[in-house]
Amino acid sequence: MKYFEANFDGLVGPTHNYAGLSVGNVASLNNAKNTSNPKQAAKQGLAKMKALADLGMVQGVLAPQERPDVYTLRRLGFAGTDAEVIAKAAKQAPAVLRAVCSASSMWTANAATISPSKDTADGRVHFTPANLTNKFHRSLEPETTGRILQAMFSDSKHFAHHTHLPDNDHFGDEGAANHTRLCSGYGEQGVELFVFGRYAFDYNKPAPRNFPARHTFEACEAVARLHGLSDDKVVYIQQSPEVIDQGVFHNDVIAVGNQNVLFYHQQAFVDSDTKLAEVQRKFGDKTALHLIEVLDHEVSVQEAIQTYLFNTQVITLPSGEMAIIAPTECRDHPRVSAYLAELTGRGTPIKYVHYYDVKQSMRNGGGPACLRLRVALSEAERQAVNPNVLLTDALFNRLNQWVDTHYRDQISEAELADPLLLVESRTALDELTKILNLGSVYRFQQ
Ligand SMILES: NCCC[C@H](NC(=O)CCC(=O)O)C(=O)O
Repeated sequence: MKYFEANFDGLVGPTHNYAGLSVGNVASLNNAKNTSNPKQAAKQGLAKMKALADLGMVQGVLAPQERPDVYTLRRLGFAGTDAEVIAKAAKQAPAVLRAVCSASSMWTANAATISPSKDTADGRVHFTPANLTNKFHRSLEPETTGRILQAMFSDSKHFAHHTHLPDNDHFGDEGAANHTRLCSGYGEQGVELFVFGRYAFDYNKPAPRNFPARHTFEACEAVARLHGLSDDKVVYIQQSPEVIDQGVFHNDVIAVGNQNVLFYHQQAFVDSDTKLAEVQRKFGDKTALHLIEVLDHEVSVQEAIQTYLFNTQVITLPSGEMAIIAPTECRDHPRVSAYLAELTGRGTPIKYVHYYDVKQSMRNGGGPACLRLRVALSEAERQAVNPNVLLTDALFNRLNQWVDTHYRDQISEAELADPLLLVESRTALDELTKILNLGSVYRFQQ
């Protein structure tokens, strides 16, 4: 049976904007209150999806969420018609309105954690939506994420869906952005690396001081239990509190892995040597694992944050060779582009680098890797995926037209209070659920 990895990219939603909502995420704060371009953002994302499909990858689309989230505003005491609810929130609680308008579900690396069927006790692919408790605007995502994932992977013979973990910082879960699977082939049992920022129930352990550690050890253990992973194929690694304090808010800003390659910065992990020895031991076949460590003097943590060198996708091409999918920020940085050029000639499986412009997303701290959720599948499992969410030339063209019809080409803070934005969003999403054959996944449709 053939196995491969599919990438499901977040389609950028119609309210994409820069609201400075993510303390600890340097780009989000630096671009607060800038004017965004939702149409361009969605098209940049679609262009990256198309490029991967053209490289021979299985590429899917994950639908955005309904924003502004007027249900949350009602829960917070704003009443009246939808337009009145938005107007009152804009006047009394503009920061809350900005949060419920965020298109942050585009970063689907945070949508869920996925364990492929080769790793799980019952032989099914397991999905747990991330609760994203640490940021209010992101904590609004998991229920709808769960519904969308179920509409895409509905066959319970192959797919098992869990409820997101309890909505509390103790079980803060940021999904696949902090999860890496290493394996000798997609059809082999892999080693799942769960990276966390702090221990929730033990204050004596190290933790960052300035910026939040969003993801806890206890959340990692819970997901591994839910997915039925075996202890000898799981490694829990703490992310260095010092790098979190410098702005590395997710592990995928400082490390990325694929198959037998782990590409990471020297400062990424606590007890790096011990933990990587455990990874090596659990991986088994010692000679096959490539641990590519980037040293401080090659690329500093600050340069990694500026360019998103590690927020790259490392993909296995149909030829078996690997390519790095990097943002143009890496190409435009002399030291980082020189590093990547040298890396492709070093005798590791990584042979190519391809650069894509995803600046609209980058300005909110989301690079190519943040925009995609990885799901390793067998051919039989792929046959069970909702076919309408898999990218073809026809779907790519249809989605570009859909964006042209429904999206604005700019949104500034004042426009978030425009009641028409909700109407436009709902009209767009209603049509999208038909294009992607998702059924009624949004509350306004129920
Ligand atoms: N994996 C990348 C996630 C980026 C995301 N940014 C944001 O939500 C910024 C939104 C804003 O500031 O408008 C975050 O920090 O979780």
